[in-house]
Amino acid sequence: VNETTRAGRSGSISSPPHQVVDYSQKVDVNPPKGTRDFPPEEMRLRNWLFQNFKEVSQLFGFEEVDYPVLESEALYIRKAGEEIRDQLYCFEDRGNRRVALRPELTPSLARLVIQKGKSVALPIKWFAVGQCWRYERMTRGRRREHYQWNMDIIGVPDVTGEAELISSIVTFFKRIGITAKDVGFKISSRKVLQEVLSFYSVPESLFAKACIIIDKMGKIPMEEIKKELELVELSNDAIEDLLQVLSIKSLTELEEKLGGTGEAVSELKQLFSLAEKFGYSEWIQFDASVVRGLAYYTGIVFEGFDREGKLRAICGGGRYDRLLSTFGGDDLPACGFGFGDAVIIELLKERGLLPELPLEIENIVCSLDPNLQGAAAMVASVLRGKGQCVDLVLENKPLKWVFKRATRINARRLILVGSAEWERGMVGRPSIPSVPITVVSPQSPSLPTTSSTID
Ligand SMILES: OCc1cccc(Br)n1
Repeated sequence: VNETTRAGRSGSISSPPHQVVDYSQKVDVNPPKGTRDFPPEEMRLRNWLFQNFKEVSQLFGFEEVDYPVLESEALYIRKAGEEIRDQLYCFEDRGNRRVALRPELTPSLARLVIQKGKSVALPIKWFAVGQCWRYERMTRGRRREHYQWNMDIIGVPDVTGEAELISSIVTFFKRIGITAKDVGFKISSRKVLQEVLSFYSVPESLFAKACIIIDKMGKIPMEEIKKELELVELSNDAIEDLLQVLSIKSLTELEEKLGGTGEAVSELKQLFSLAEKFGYSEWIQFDASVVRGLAYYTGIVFEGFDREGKLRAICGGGRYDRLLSTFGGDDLPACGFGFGDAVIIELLKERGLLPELPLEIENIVCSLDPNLQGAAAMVASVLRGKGQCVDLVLENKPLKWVFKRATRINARRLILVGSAEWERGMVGRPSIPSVPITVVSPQSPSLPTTSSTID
């Protein structure tokens, strides 16, 4: 069936790529708005960051997974008024399917867990590092993509799950030089809100919407918050009481307000007790105003923040025990977090903690005679066969150029394959102050694998 027929039957089709490109107009060499290139230096920093994400995840016994960056739009169509829904990067593909660039990874995880069903043993402990997208009006100049590290535990109903996840993030922070003086975690539970709303007989169906509105506290004027809460049928008494509870900053005060028999207080007390055993009490604080902006959280929620208050949330997560059933699966207890790749880099810059990650190539090999390019290739292959990294000079270049390149790539050794030397053995050449030189010849029984300076 061709596109035309489909258009006739089902309305619009996605527009085919432009057939004619006007090459007189220079192509815009910048990446699309809100997106980034990763040239080598930035890529080394990104790899360093992701390597730390992965090593911590594996230290905690998590397995790596990944999902398509393109998912069915249906995974993200939730009716709670989330920002993530308003900014969905969605379109209709050429098969008339509604698809979206994933704005987060958790729904993909839920989809895969349902797909795997009983074939995966519980508890599931999976991690992923994946690019996520949002289509935000560029007037705010914010990015439209970022990479997110996620760790999720499926099948553990106790707050030991959340305690383990927070421990993994603390471990990550410590690895990159961030301390509890730089960063903390605000911790609360949506069950706090639930207990207040149920006291005012607010129907369960409005719970998620109320959470999304409350998450805007501090981002929009309080009067607007109250108006939006009134729109979801909260009485003035309920709103006033809710806002008072949300200002509570201690578990003792929360217990005085809610009583000590509810799940919210008992789970939070258990989490703070576990934090002491894990050894990260100095990193966490109770803060009832934390609700997070995703509709599916059902219990403990937490977010990492910079104590100087200059940056947006560094990471966030919580419990989401009823996400699977929203996709038609059987519910399983679940908790997880998302950790973006941008704010953490801003924080490291602020604290002067960005790592030095220079390009380092062990060897640069160069033939001094065009007829010895093959010999130089042989030398490079032998070294590479020994696991040595080699930059092979591929053209007939003057030595000055070679020395300059050797210095630029931080070569630990410059190997010159010269005709006279190749025939007769080894003679030295003045070494570049910072780059030892080794000259090899066919008589060399085996190429030196340790650098030596020859005068
Ligand atoms: O923080 C939410 C989010 C989702 C996708 C892309 C970007 Br940038 N930010």
